[in-house]
Amino acid sequence: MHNDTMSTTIVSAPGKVLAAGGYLVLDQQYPGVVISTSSRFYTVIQTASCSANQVVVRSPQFHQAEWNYTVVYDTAGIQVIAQEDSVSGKNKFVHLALHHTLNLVAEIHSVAHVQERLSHGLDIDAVGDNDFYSQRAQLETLGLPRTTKSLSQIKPFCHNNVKLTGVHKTGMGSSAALITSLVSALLIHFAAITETDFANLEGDGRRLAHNTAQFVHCLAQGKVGSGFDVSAAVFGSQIYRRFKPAVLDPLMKGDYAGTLKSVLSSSAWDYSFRPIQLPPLTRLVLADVEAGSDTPSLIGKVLKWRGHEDSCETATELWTQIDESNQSLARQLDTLSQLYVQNKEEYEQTVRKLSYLPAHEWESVSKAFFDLHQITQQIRSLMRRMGDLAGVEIEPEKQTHLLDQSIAQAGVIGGGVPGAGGYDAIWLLICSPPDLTEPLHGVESVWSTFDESNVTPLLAQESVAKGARVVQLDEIPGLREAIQH
Ligand SMILES: Nc1ncnc2c1ncn2[C@@H]1O[C@H](COP(=O)(O)OP(=O)(O)O)[C@@H](O)[C@H]1O
Ligand SMILES: C[C@@](O)(CCOP(=O)(O)OP(=O)(O)O)CC(=O)O
Repeated sequence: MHNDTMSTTIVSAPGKVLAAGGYLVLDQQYPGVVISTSSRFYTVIQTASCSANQVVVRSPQFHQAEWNYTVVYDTAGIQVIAQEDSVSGKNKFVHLALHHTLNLVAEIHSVAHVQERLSHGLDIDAVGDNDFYSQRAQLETLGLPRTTKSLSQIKPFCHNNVKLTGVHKTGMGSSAALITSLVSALLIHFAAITETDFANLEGDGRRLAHNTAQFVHCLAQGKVGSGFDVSAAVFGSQIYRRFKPAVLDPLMKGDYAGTLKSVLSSSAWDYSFRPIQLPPLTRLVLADVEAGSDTPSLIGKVLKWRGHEDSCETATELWTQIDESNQSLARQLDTLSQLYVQNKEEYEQTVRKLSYLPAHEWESVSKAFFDLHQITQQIRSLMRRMGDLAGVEIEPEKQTHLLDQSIAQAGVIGGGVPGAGGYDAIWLLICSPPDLTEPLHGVESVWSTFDESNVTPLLAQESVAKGARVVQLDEIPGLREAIQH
């Protein structure tokens, strides 16, 4: 089916780790520190050579993951109708992304424009880097130890041997990255935004893609979350402050006839993001721990505690303290990047020295790195306190043990439980000077012998590519093979 003479658009979007700001970021008053990951989702759109108005979406990493749609045109605009006989069941996220993005294109250009570009149908493939889905079972089948080295031997975009509904996600935000890449690829493929405008972090095209992805994601999830995951997928690592949910009110009711463009490009979107980057010569390391925490129920309990008259005063005080620590974290990341710029050689020597010492012994070597370590520990302790007060396992005891043992290793700066916390994952920041793998090995050896839970590393590091971007098929190892059917 795939042939390079056909018009192809590919957009990739990164996954995320909310390193600080879980729960608080739901409130516009408090920013969150979000790191986007090198693990990405890819949407490949190709003009098909089949019937007009037929759209096929495939996820080749899963069994029975093909969704067929027919686009029809009526006085209300464009309807995307899911074909009933599909064995794959529904894919609400994909369906809503197609429906609303095509209607947006029709408002920007015209219904005739959409019709014309769909005259041969569309072939869409969606694939995610292996890190989005737990590779624990795969490693066991292959008889490989749970290390990053083993993970790098698994072929890119590997098949998960299950249906999409049965997959174990790693919490990197598969739906936000998928929606962002799909919506952006559609907007570009239908010439609603230009590639050049999309490439500009501050461009209107990138903002429109963001707002549309937020809208579709909220609709598919049935709620308006903070949106940090979509923002990271669009703009990359950042200090994120959410938008007021009211901006979406006119659209969430469903009947928005003709107002999609004005709402999605309105200046009432008051989110903000400040791009950030982890300090040079450090590395983000993530682990897939075990399935178990249901984010919405954790959020429900925390927000109940936060709003209850008996606890709201304590909650406000604690949130103020957590926010101060989160903001110190953001500042300290900047400080370290500045220190690097001021004297690269000295900075590198320092990181090299720290790589052989546990963080509690760093004060005399580097106050700046020691402070960063302490801030991350302070955030953990405040989040644990919130968990205790709200009766929610934000950093469950097993995770505390795992984090304490990991952070005690030489060269480990700090870490925590990402996002809402729970049992699913941990993140660490480690020293990573050129050609030195000791800190990573130290951490991997703790993880492989940890006996309270099954800890599997992920390959992802920080993405420095600043969010979503257009890519070419052969630029991405394994992508062409993954979508060959
Ligand atoms: N590879 C994929 N192909 C198609 N749809 C996907 C894929 N991965 C995720 N999705 C969509 O995202 C939904 C999962 O969303 P959600 O449970 O919010 O996960 P997450 O926490 O990873 O964002 C799936 O039900 C599906 O609709
Ligand atoms: C509680 C939160 O602030 C953070 C949740 O972050 P996670 O990364 O835990 O989320 P999922 O991707 O849904 O698992 C809710 C929010 O900001 O929407």
